[in-house]
Amino acid sequence: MAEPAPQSSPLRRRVASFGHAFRGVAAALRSEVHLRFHAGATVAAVGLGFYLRISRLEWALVALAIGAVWSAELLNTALEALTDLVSPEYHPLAGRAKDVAAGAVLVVALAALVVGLLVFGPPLVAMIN
Ligand SMILES: Nc1ncnc2c1ncn2[C@@H]1O[C@H](COP(=O)(O)OP(=O)(O)OP(=O)(O)O)[C@@H](O)[C@H]1O
Repeated sequence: MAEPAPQSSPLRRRVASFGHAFRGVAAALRSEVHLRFHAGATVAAVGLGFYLRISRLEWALVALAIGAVWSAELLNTALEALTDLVSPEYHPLAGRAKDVAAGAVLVVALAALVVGLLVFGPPLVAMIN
């Protein structure tokens, strides 16, 4: 763990923490194809939300769904990195840890899909008919 410089103020340390977090998201975006897919899906969902003029409550659901998927994928990426550090060789527990973490992403991605279908489905169907 990085030790803060003795003379650094609490505010500086908070700003540095944000910097580390953004660096983490940027690094994960560079290394993970799935995250780049989520970035595309996020842009599409937000664009569709503006286009279809969804309600405030629908925006809240879409925002929660997007945040949950990103959060799960970032935690999965962190866990993969830690697993590779701790167990670079094959180990059944390492495999289970990665599979369970991937399962967490799958569960939240399916929930986000349901939100997307419920929010965007009806107005899109109405437009086609
Ligand atoms: N050290 C290991 N020991 C045992 N099984 C492993 C190990 N590393 C990976 N696996 C198995 O291989 C699968 C794929 O692992 P990998 O690290 O390639 O992740 P991934 O599916 O490519 O994830 P992502 O595409 O998000 O990077 C894991 O879910 C796990 O079942």
